[in-house]
Amino acid sequence: SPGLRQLTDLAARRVQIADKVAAAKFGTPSPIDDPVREQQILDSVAAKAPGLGLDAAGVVRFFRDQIEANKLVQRGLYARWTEQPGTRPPGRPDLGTEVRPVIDRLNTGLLSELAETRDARVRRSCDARLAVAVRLTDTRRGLDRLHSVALGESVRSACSRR
Ligand SMILES: O=C(O)C(=O)C[C@]1(C(=O)O)C=C[C@@H](O)C=C1
Repeated sequence: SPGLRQLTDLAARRVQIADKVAAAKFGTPSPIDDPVREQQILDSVAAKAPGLGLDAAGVVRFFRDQIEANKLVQRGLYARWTEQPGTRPPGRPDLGTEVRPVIDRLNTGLLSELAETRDARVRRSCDARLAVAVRLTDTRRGLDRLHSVALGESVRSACSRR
């Protein structure tokens, strides 16, 4: 289903940008976890949900998974960069001006795709269609195991069945 494919592709881009988030924080005092930023994201998407005809609790659950998947990638990369210093990123992007604005746009896109795919996501076929979309996105984006696992986790609550 093309609808779920778009949603899945945006989720993949969000787990891929975790590379830039990790590069921005690695070797700095900024921790991977930023509960204040997380709450801002969750409050913002919850506030926009009703206007899009979406259940706020479901939207919050979906974005919690997006954030957890992002952290999974960041932690995986930290481990990789610690064990293999040769794989460390060469530069340090600025989180506030270069990385978070991209995440904000991805969040907006994901929210509107949740609205676009509402019907597809309540169908009984959703799990199977989502699995196909995830495999396709994996292949098209050439995700490694870390990012592929994170993508799967990030969309695990996308099928709502209500
Ligand atoms: O913006 C950050 O600092 C991130 O690490 C990204 C992100 C997210 O996925 O949006 C993930 C973990 C943080 O706790 C907050 C937000």
